Amino acid sequence: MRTITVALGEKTYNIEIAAGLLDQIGAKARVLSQAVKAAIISDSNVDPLYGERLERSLAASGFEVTRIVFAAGEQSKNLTVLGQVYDELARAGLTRSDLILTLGGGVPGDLGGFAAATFLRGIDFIQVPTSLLAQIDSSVGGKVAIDLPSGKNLAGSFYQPKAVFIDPDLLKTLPLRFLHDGLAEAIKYGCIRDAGLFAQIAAVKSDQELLEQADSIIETCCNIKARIVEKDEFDTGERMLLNFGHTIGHAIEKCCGFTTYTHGEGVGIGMVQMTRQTEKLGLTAAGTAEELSRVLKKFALPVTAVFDAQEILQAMALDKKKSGKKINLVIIEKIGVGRLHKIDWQDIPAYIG
Ligand SMILES: NC(=O)c1ccc[n+]([C@@H]2O[C@H](COP(=O)([O-])OP(=O)(O)OC[C@H]3O[C@@H](n4cnc5c(N)ncnc54)[C@H](O)[C@@H]3O)[C@@H](O)[C@H]2O)c1
Ligand SMILES: O=C(O)C(=O)C[C@@H](O)[C@H](O)[C@H](O)COP(=O)(O)O
Ligand SMILES: [Zn+2]
Repeated sequence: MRTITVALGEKTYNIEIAAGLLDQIGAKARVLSQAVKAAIISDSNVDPLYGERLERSLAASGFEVTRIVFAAGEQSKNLTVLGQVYDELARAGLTRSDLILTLGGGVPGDLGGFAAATFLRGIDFIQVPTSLLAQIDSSVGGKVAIDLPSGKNLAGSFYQPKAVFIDPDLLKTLPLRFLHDGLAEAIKYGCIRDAGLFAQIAAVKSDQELLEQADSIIETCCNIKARIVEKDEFDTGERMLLNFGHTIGHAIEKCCGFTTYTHGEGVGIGMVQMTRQTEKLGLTAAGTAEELSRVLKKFALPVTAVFDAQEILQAMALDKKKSGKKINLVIIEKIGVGRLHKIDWQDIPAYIG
């Protein structure tokens, strides 16, 4: 068992990482919560795999369990599905002292976490991430949200979980596309903060080896994110570094109607495109974009996409790193060194190519 603490005063919580952890969550949740009822929010792929095991573990610790399931995929991360989840929480009779557990990837984690942040004006929740992306990124740090037709994560909150329980064994059923999708976010951490992590991923020779190194990659990424969130919980400065590749990546996801590219795929395209441009602007060491592109392609991640520049610009205009007529862009000086670069919005075309 590895434990990483996210120290945020009264909101301090632990990230626990251990194989076989899923069956211990009921007892661990009971230490954290005297709730009578517990609602598991999951999706149509993950619930059939792990929902019953988690329910059994919770029931054995005295929770009255409800399971709420929505259709898997980014296209469920919206107001309609959120409304359906609210209705099911109400029908289950959850009260403010009860508990929500999000079981799944970043979509149940974000949507279910936002439901926890807003149902009855907020009830406790626990993240049980099951995709690599969720285990290394979305389950940590308290960003919860849904997408709007206008763009990514445009309705949401900062709402910290009571705990994050990570069982790397659950990655064994994750489709390869989403194992690679999550790796894009790990490569992001390497780009902005940890050249050693980037080199570790670059040296991985197979998907089997990737799964064997998952524990170490998860622990490294969660540590990086925990330290950044402790310094800037509400994303006003250093935490924006975690958004490297997202200004373009989110716009790509939105322009595709949240289909075509997964989140990690969009982020990978965004990281390469931004770095290609900042190399041209002399802000990034020559060859960095090529090195980044090589590693992404090694894991079948796309590095380019064809889009109408005006459409992308319009989608980027809702980036939450914008402030008035300026925007904070995340660039990398070289692998391992991320920097915030505040520019006038009118100058943005030079950064997207
Ligand atoms: N809140 C944050 O800090 C944060 C950080 C990064 C990404 N995100 C968000 O996370 C979302 C992407 O997350 P994701 O890539 O996990 O998407 P996802 O939740 O859609 O999961 C990807 C796919 O894998 C399936 N799946 C998940 N775990 C599985 C398992 N163990 N076995 C079999 N199938 C499994 C899901 O059903 C889905 O089909 C995006 O909406 C993104 O905006 C949020
Ligand atoms: O936790 C953060 O901060 C991040 O930026 C992590 C990102 O990987 C994640 O995609 C996040 O949801 C994007 O945040 P947003 O504020 O751009 O919606
Ligand atoms: Zn992301």
